[in-house]
Amino acid sequence: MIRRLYRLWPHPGLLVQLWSLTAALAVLQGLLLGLLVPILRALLQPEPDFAAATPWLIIGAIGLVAYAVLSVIATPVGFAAAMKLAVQLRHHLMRHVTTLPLGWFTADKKGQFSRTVTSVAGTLSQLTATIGGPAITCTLVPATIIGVTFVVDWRLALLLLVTLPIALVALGRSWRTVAAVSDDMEIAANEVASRAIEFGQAQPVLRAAGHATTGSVRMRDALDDHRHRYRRGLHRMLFPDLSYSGVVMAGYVAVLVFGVQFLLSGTLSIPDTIALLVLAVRFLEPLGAMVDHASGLGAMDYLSERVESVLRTPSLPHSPNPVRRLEDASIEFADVTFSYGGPDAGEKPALSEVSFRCPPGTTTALVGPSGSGKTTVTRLIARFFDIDSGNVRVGTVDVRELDHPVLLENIAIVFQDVYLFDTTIEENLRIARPDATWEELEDAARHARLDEVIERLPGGWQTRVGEAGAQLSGGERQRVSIARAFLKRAPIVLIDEAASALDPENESAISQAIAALSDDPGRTVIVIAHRPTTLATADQVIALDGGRIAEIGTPAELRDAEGTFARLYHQYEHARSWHITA
Ligand SMILES: Nc1ncnc2c1ncn2[C@@H]1O[C@H](COP(=O)(O)OP(=O)(O)OP(=O)(O)O)[C@@H](O)[C@H]1O
Repeated sequence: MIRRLYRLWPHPGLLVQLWSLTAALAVLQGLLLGLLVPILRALLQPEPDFAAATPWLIIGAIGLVAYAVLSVIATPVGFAAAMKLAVQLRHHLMRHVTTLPLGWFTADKKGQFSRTVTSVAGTLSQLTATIGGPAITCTLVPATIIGVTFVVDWRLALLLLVTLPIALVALGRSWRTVAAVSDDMEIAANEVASRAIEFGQAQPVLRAAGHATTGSVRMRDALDDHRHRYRRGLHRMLFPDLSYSGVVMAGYVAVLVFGVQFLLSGTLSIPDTIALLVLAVRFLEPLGAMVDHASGLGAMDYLSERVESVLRTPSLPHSPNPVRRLEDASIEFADVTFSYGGPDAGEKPALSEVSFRCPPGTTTALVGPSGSGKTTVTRLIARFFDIDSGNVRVGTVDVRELDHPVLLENIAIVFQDVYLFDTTIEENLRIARPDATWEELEDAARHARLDEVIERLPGGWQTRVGEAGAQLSGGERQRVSIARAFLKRAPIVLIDEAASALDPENESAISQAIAALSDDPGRTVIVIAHRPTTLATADQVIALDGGRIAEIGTPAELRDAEGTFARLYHQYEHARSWHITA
């Protein structure tokens, strides 16, 4: 456990400080108790020898003062440590997450990460500071007492020595059970949380179906399961707890029986027997107290595993001598094969042997049926994932050789599902370039046709867009994203055009904004196109099907070829006319 905690805190100075203090206190406690032996030997005689007892009493008094001072220091150090450890652990997690492939950030992983950074890191740090100390005390005090007992009577010392590992094994079992039970409970709690969210979101449907008060069956099942697992967990923890307490009690009875036996047989003096029985109580007491900490230790074990599982995720490999400059804004795929599960997953690749080139300053439209690999192409250009074989080159350099921040600086991405922060429009745009001037902001907004939206908003540029941009429509959010791309002035722009039907105003604004991005000869644009207007203006069209390139050519060439592109083009045209006349 200590090794694991060491791994979690890369600069464990604070842990060392905290634990050294606790260890010093524990050893001091054991030694102070050991002073009972010479003191009782000197005083428990027919003629008490005060002169012989005095030096030990003085040493004991000094030891007690030192113990009191260290205890006073340890309390605030413990409190401050819990907070500092949480901050350090959170920074460590955040630093690691920034090195992970962007493809790691699925909805699941985002949820897991947010829980790990908030509650898991906080509770683990708290437990490390509060339970780690007593756990050291509970181990070191008995260990010191064994040492002292060896000096007085090796037979009783051996008895204590045998009790210690048996008690620790029983304790280990107890806390492993706690960890397993916590795991089980977490699964049930997550299920309840997911069902509760679903229950909230499904309210309109439930009400329409007349089940608003009875709730959804899935929610009730999740709550039943949670209750069931909780009860089962309590039963599972009962036996290990009892077996640990049993070992501790048996150890105490054995010391008592053998101590009295040695006294009666004359091999142990009265003062030594009294001192050793007191020591035996203090030996077993902290061991007994460990059971109170077992659930905390079990939880620490479980929480450390949760943090480690994030930290174990391999970072995006980086080249030892990364290239920091792009030659130009070209994009090239050479025989690229890629599977989301990796080359050994045995799944059908999302892209197979894909090769194409986008010369600098051109616009390429990606088309193809759903699942054909269009989004995957854009993700690989931005190196969200590493490919299985082939090369993805940006600016003539393989993306694996490029410095990753430099690659991302050169690319602007307009997602279909745009994420906006719950802050003002201005701040949402400034994410693309924090030091942009007002002229640059206004320019970008005008090009993206966002200025019309801003004019309509009550607070103009300072209007807050709400959680995840909920105050804006899908088309308006995409205009913010396009404005960010203009503001960033990246030479490469990747666009996932909104596939859903937009109102005519947003539709024409977005088409014009994309056309403006494409018109700039300094930009290379790859657009996942869903509208005939976007397709018509592209320099090159790549039609994908089942992860392979089905056709490649200019829009005019492919329209005449009567292949995949022509079929999709006619479908888009048809859908559009249907949408307009409907
Ligand atoms: N994160 C992922 N993990 C595993 N498989 C994925 C992931 N994303 C996409 N896929 C799979 O990869 C294949 C290509 O998906 P991709 O999203 O690139 O297609 P697309 O042409 O963009 O589809 P759409 O038009 O529906 O967005 C599909 O079979 C899809 O199920």
